[in-house]
Order: sequence, then C-alpha cells, then structure tokens
Amino acid sequence: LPTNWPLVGMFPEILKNVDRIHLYLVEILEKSDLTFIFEGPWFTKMQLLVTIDPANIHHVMSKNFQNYPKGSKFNERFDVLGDGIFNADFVVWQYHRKMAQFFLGHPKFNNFLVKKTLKKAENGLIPVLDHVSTLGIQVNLQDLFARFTFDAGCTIMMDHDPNTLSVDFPVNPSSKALDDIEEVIFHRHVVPTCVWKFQRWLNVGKENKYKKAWKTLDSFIYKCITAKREDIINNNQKEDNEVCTDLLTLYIKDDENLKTPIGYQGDKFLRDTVLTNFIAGRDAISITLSWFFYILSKYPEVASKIKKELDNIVIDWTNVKEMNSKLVYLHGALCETMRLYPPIAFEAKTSIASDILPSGHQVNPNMLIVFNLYAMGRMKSIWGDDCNEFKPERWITKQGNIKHEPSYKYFVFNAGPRTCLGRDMAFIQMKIVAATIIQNYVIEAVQEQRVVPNVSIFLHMNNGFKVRVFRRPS
Ligand code: HEM
Repeated sequence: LPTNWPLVGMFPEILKNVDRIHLYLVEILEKSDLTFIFEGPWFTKMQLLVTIDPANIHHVMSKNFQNYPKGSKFNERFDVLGDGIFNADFVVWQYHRKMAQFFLGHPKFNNFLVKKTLKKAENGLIPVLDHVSTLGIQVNLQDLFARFTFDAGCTIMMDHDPNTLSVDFPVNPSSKALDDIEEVIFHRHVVPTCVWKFQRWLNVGKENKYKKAWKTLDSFIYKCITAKREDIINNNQKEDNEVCTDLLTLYIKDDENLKTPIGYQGDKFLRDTVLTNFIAGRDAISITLSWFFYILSKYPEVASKIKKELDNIVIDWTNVKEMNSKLVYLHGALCETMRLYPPIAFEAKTSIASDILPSGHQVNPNMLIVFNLYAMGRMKSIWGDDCNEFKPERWITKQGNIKHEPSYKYFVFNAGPRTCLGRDMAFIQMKIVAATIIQNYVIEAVQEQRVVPNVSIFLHMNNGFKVRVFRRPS
C-alpha cells in the first residue's frame, strides 16, 4: 500500500505512478481488499476513500443514496453544464430525471434515433471507410468514431448535422470546444482548487481556454435552439414529420416543463440539457467502439463469431427488441469491452453525514468517495480468476440469452437512482456501427503502435488507434 509520509502523505506515490494510474490502482485495490483511504499532504487536509467493493457501491449509490450527493466540488468543476442533470442534486435532479426519462424513452425519439444513426452510417461512415480502403491509407479509428458520435449526437439532439465525418476530416470548432472543456475539467480535478480558481480569476492558461470553449458551445447551441423554435412555428401542424422528433423539439413542445424548481429557465434549460447529453453520450460511445475494435484486432475469432451471428439473421434495426434478442454475442462482446475498458473510468460522490460502509470503513462528513471502474473490471474477487481475459460468453446464459449482472458489480452505467438514462440508446448505436463495419470491412491494426489508456475524465486511447481498412468482397 502507498506509504503515508509525514507532511506529504501519500502524494509522492501517486505522483510517481500518475502515468499508469489505472494499473497502479488495480495493484493497490487488490492488495487492500477493494478499499483504501488516501491521505493527502497535511496542509490540504485531504482524505479520500477509494473503493470498488460492490457492497460499498450498493450502499453509497442506492441504500444510503440521500447521504451521497454529487456535492458542491463536483458542481464547481463541471460548472459549464449549468443546472443540467449531471450537475444537479435533490429536487432539481428529480425534476430533470423525470423529464429525461420521459423524453429519452419516447417511442418517437427512439425511432428518430435509429433512423438517423442508420443514415449517418450509410452517408458518413461507409463513404469514409471506402475512401481510406481504396487509397490504402491509415486512419485513426478513435477520431473517426468521435466524428460519428458528434454528428449523430447533434442530429439526434437538435436535428442539425455538422458533417464532421467526411473524407476531408474538417476541424469543427464546437467539437474541438467539447474536447477542450473535458481537458480543463480533468485539470481542475488534479491541481489544488485554489490554483485553478486563481487561474480562472486571472483568465490565463487552461482556464482561458475553458472560457473560450464555453463561449463557442453556447453560441452553437443557442443558435440551434433559435433555429429550432422557428422551425417548430413553421412546421407546427406536421406532427408526424421526422423533423419534429429530435430531443430539442420534444422539450420545446412541452414548454410548460421549462418551469423548473429554480424558476422558469427557458432556453437556458434547453442549453444545459443539450450540452449535458452531448457530454454524456458523445465520448462514451466513441471510446467503447474504439476499444471494441482494438480488442477484435487481438481476438479475430471473436470478430468471426460476431460476423457469423450477423450473417444468420435478417437485419432490421427498426425492430430494436427483435435485434437485441438475436444479437446476443455482439451484446456480450460490447459488455465485455466496457468491463475491461469502462469509458468513464472514475466516479465520485461526497458524503453529507458520517457513515459506516459495509466494508467497515468509516466515512466522515464531507468526504470524497472515489470509485475506479477500470480496476473494478480487473478484480479476481469480483469477476473470477479469468478476469483479465476477454470472454463475451461471460454475458450469455446457458439458454443462450443475455446474462444480466447487478449494476453495483457491473458499474459501467452507474447504479441506483442515478443509473445512466442513455444505456439502451448507446447499445443500439454501438450495435449499428459495429454491424455495419464487421459486415462490410476487415479492420487491421497498424503494428507499430502502443495502444494505452490515457488519464482523463474519459478512457481515451493515448495516441488514438491507427488501422488499415479492407473492403470485404461482396
Ligand atoms: C457507452 C455509453 C455510456 C456510458 C458507459 C454511460 C455511463 C454513464 C455513467 C457512468 C453515468 C453516471 C455519471 C455520474 O453520475 O457522474 C451516466 C449518467 C447519465 N447518462 Fe450515460 N452513459 C453512456 C451513454 C449515454 C447516452 C448516449 C446518453 C444520452 C444522451 C446518456 C445519458 C445519461 C444521463 C442523462 C445521465 C445522468 C443520470 C442522472 O444523473 O440521473 N448516457 N452515464
């Protein structure tokens, strides 16, 4: 376990291992029986509890949920999200949750999502993959998927396609602004609060970058909201028109709902909601797809099995229920990818009152509890001796159905009342992309590259994932 030095606490050990923090946490958490207390330098009075014990997760996320809000520190660091669901607690969160549950589960919205994802695969993904395969050039698959999810996300949220997925690989200011925002939010987690707040006050360095990115995103989203409001007025009568079923339209049409517990928020509410959904969905999906194809390049037999599963069915994405029941192996391979490479590798909560966790650890008031999902997927005591092997079969029952694991064990989509609301949406989009590629192309990883996760809010690959693409003979 890390040595707790006088004055500096465990800080030197963390600094020494910062580049391999996920692997380091795997080692520490294994040795410490899944929970340990990190002691910071004495002057910071920092003490955080790091745990991946499923019983503790169940306790914090569900049983004693009221004692563990996101907390003011989280709100400060993610202030760009405004009062959106990610950043909200208590009544405001309840209000958002009810609305988001209704709209994200809306049948019209789900049909729209499938239709637009298929269209993006056909008009964006396939032409780009054909282009790189014809020219025989390398492509960074991580970048390609980020473009796919940005375009699809904008279309699904606001019915606006910025077309960043095209053969000339354009730089898009709003997509770049999202990258910058994520980079600075991560920075805010690693430097002392007083340091980044001082930088913000001076408007220098990363904080200056953050401010500019915030402005770019605001301008983009507010423009789309204004255009959408005009669109709705002009198309008011066309209820069945697909233009009317993006998320923004559904929210705007229910204008009564914009009267939130903190007052009428109008376009500000819409802006917070759209931005939160961007942050929630864009990277998690593209990162999972990148790791998925990275793993398939290591396990070609898994790719063959998925291809066989796809060849044996009639593909009809409009019948999502049917597709889910038939694509069991593909589903298992995606779950297994996220077990080993969870796109959101860290989760955190802050305690209100003191508490005792099922593991026996004492929680003090206002204590930060940190969960590392990367380490969690690689624990023998949770997943068995074969935890480091990639086995889609782990997710299939003897009867050939999808096997469900409790969310406090498979914590990738969060657990308890704040469970991810985009899980089904994410799976359907990932399945459409995976099926489109596996059926039409062979992806070959470029040999001379080291693919490792970086240390950030999301589990990106440090230098992307370079591949060559070959069209399958028809
Ligand atoms: C592979 C894809 C995804 C993964 C792994 C994932 C994972 C997560 C996780 C870990 C959280 C908890 C975050 C926190 O509380 O700090 C979360 C929350 C959430 N996710 Fe996802 N997510 C994915 C895709 C999506 C998509 C596509 C959407 C919809 C646009 C979405 C919507 C949400 C929302 C609204 C919440 C907030 C729930 C709440 O606080 O009550 N997610 N997700």
